Amino acid sequence: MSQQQQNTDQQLAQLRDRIDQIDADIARLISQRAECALQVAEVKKANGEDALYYRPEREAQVLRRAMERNGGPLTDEEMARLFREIMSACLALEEPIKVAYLGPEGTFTQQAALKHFGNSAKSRPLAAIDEVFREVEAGAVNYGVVPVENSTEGVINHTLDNFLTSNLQICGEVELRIHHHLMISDITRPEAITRIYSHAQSLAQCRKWLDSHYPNVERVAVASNAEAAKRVKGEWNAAAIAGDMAADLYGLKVLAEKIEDRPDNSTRFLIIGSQAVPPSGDDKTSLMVSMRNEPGALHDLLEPFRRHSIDLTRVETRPSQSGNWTYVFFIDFAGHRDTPSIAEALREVADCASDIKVLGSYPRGVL
Ligand SMILES: O=C(O)C(=O)C[C@]1(C(=O)O)C=C[C@@H](O)C=C1
Repeated sequence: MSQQQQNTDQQLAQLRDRIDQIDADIARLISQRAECALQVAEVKKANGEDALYYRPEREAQVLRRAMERNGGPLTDEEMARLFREIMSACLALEEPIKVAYLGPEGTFTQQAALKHFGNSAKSRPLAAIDEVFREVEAGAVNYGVVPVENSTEGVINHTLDNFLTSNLQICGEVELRIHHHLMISDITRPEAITRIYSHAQSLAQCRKWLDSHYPNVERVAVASNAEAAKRVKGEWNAAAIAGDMAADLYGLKVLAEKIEDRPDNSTRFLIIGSQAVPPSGDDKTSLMVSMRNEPGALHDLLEPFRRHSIDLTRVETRPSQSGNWTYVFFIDFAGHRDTPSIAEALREVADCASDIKVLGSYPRGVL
């Protein structure tokens, strides 16, 4: 063995010893943290029947702190992701929480659920957004994850419409960068592709790329990207547009990566549940308001937000479903409903609205 090789081996052995020691320290500290979480659970249990184990505001604070104190070389996001998993495991010790998401397995909504709750939550795919709402309302699961808007394609009306009849609260939000890939199965002949499956929204998000690379290929809209991935398994002349999770789940080969027309393509998801979330220090509030159908009504509705310097992040209009030509406004703004100036603005809005429902105040998405 050369001298140089011996030096390399010696250096590696020393560094690995050091890593082993650090790992032992990390493991000991994680166990101590988990013991603390178990004690937290005891305190919560002693306080009453309806102990709330999952605390979105506290989780957001823990993750933000992990990012703030990070001095590298890992990125802030990587550091927060590690803490996300540690906290997920600690929460599972306190009480394994059940989360329903818009399935099937392999969809971006599953990815969002994992990103938000970590891998220790028990997650269950459901076939439709309405079902996710229903299962949370029935108490069959603790929380639900549903998509609400995409930066390219806009709002997901189905989710907003569910709030018209549901009493669930929004407990959190999570944003996901959406990367679409063109994928094929091991029997697909790339030169013979005549059909591309995907969800209608994903086909729309890749329209320009498809126009230039597969102008004459039939585009077939199916219920989800994961469903598209599943279909190409047995077809030699078809491809699917879907994300990484679907490619892994169905063992597909990625033919072209990141084919979305806009590189900043992202989707925002909501966490729905039945608890009101206390302030975390950086929160958003979602509101549903119906107005009398008169000139100036929208102006009256928005005026209190201006007067109290509240930053609106989104305003959507939907037909109310309770009468022709009456509308409901979905409004998101920065801040928590318990903040005095916001509480005052909400009172003023209530004075001029025919109906108002605060859908929830919740921590701004951290990861
Ligand atoms: O602080 C709490 O209430 C906890 O239960 C502890 C903890 C954590 O591991 O830090 C776990 C779950 C909660 O969702 C928030 C935080």
